[in-house]
Amino acid sequence: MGVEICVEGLTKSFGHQVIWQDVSLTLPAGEVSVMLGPSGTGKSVFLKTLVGLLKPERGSIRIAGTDITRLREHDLYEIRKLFGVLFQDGALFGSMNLYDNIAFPLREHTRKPESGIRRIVLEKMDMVGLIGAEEKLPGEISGGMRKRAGLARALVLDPEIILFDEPDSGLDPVRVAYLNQLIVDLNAQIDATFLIVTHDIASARQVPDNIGLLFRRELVLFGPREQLLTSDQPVVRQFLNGRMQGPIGMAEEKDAAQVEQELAGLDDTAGAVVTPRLLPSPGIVRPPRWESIAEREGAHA
Ligand SMILES: Nc1ncnc2c1ncn2[C@@H]1O[C@H](COP(=O)(O)OP(=O)(O)OP(=O)(O)O)[C@@H](O)[C@H]1O
Repeated sequence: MGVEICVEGLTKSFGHQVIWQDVSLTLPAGEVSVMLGPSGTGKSVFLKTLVGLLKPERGSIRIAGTDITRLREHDLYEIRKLFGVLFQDGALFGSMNLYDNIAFPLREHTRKPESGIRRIVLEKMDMVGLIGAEEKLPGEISGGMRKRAGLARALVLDPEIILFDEPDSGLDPVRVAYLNQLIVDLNAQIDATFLIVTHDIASARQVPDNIGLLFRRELVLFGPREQLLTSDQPVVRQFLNGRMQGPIGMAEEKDAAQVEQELAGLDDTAGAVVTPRLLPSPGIVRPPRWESIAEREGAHA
């Protein structure tokens, strides 16, 4: 059913460079959340901190009741088994075919016989639409297929939480649409807690239950999708509308007077629409939470 992740007062720095500070949010069990933010605001660092690959200076991350920031390496290893991670490029081993890549975590972390491994690998390959591609090498397939292979590998240990680092990067809009549908379908099927880092606003609008935005070392907002999509905060509107006018600059932070001048005369509520939610494909049995989602969607229709 997925587990809740409760982050409180989290701060991460490298030397004197504060990446973000005092970040607090709850990723509800079984729900899909998206984290947005301009480049370099520390979204990938956030994902790595959640899996315990990076240590925060302050704050807590409670997963299934345990604060993982206080765990020793051995106990962290156990907690990490709750996670599946889809890295940007799929992070596949180039010399192994897809079957062996996807079987890898099972061979490393379990003592299952090859017959059991085969059943699981083929089941996950089927879930992501890769049946028939078992013998292919990562270099022989498209970027979209590599992402799906990375996803199948993230699924083999039946994770409670799946982290996606820019799953749509480098894909054409049609492949992104297929991948989004796959993410929504998988979430309905396995009911794990999903966190997706993305720059793709169209995906952020229609896939998640919740959206957060990191900016200037802070979590500006985190909450139900509708809350962010209809927010009138200038940084949120600028990001969602992908425009230059607003607090987000090219590299340097803009000063307040310049931002005020840019925003004067702009209709800052433009585009504050709640796009319909992407639903699981027909035939997929939806977990009970979809009833309340359908109600919420109805209220916004
Ligand atoms: N291991 C590290 N040591 C020092 N600095 C790091 C390390 N990892 C990340 N950083 C710095 O942390 C900042 C945030 O990086 P991160 O990759 O998390 O940003 P991001 O929001 O994911 O960016 P993008 O959207 O471009 O992928 C960057 O300035 C980066 O240089």
